[in-house]
Amino acid sequence: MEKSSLLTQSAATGGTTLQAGYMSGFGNGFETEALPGALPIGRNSPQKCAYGLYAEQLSGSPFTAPRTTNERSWLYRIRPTVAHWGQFRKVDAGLWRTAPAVEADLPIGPMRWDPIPIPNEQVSFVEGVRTITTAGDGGTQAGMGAHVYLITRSMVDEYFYNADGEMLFVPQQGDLRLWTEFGIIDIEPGEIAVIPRGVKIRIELRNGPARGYLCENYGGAFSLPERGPIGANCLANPRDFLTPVAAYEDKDAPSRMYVKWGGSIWAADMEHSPLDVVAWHGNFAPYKYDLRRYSPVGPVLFDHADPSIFTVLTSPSETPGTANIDFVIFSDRWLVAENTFRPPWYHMNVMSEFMGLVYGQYDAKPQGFVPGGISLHNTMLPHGPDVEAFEKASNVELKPHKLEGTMAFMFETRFPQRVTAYAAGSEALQKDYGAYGHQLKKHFNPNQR
Ligand SMILES: O=C(O)Cc1cc(O)ccc1O
Ligand SMILES: [Fe+2]
Repeated sequence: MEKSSLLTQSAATGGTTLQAGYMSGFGNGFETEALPGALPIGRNSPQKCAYGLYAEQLSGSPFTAPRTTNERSWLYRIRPTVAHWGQFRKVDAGLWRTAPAVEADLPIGPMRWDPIPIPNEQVSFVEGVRTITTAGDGGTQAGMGAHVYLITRSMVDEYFYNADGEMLFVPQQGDLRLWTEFGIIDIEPGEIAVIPRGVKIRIELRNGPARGYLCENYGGAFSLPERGPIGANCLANPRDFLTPVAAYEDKDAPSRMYVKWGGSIWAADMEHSPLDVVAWHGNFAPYKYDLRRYSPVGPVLFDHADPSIFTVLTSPSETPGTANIDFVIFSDRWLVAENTFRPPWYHMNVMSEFMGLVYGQYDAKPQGFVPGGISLHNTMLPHGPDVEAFEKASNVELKPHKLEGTMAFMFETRFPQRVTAYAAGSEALQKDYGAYGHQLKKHFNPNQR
């Protein structure tokens, strides 16, 4: 296994610049150390750890979970987490909500939003999360929160972890540096990052204000979907997932720790950085993935397949095949199907569909669904291509056609999604979207086949 070759001086005290460095693979048993010999060999808990470090286990699954879903890592750190622990007080959660959040009537109809504007005020990640929908129940570890994040300032001596769920970041504008306990992850629009439940982070801007989507997964950890008859390759390939090598801060400074726990946000003051993990090993760790590496597989002769063929990651529920959340993308691909209406079909779905657009155009909705925007097609509510997409796709010459420069995605959950009061009252809500179906004309003529 690759060992960290990162510089090990503290970013704060040393003046040495830390860089992101990664190990490849999905769910591997990784091991990495930022100081030589920091990782104990052949055991987890030596009587004394090298360099005076503390050993700490972070359990992402029950101890007894089957091997395929068992997740834990061992962290060798300057102070154990309990030593960072201060006097916590509940702070204003802003517009971050957790299921169940019954604030507005469950809408019976499609909903769509323009991009939520990035504010002029200074907002860090913790202050800049705007919940759009919630589904399931955070307390029973089922469902999700679907959010937009807006960031105009980096976190300085501020740290955060989420006990309520793992976090899937989908940047839409602006690059982010995620300083995590496990190392540094840099992401840009077109990439995603997953921060497991309980992993401490600090988020910095890299090139101006940032906006993106955030899926807070209360349920089973995201995993790669089965490929079935597709075989051993294509879709998201494990080697394209990147987990950071160990990097730590040895920093004593007045700091603040925020924790999202039980649907509330808590804060405590402390005197040092908690990103003090010098070495770690295990399979419970953050990762990033470049969505442009996704290799789509689709219909090569006729018909439009179900969108599940484009699943990047799936959060399983206890019912096989019924995902807590599927993260699905609609990225560049060739459309070649003959005698086929090529865009998504009209349909009603027991799963509910939250969609976003990172860049480009989405083929079912060429107008009105813009980068940074959001659409919601809830449980068993009808939807499909708008009139422009229908007319075009019904009449176009069916040559091979490449959809290019596009990246839409869907958080699809088994649970109905509740819209927050914020999203229902937002100026970004498109008031007339619910009526797009009315523009579809009647074409029926019993005398003409
Ligand atoms: O509603 C949508 O746009 C998402 C979607 C895409 C697709 O290709 C098939 C079904 C589906 O729900
Ligand atoms: Fe759909």
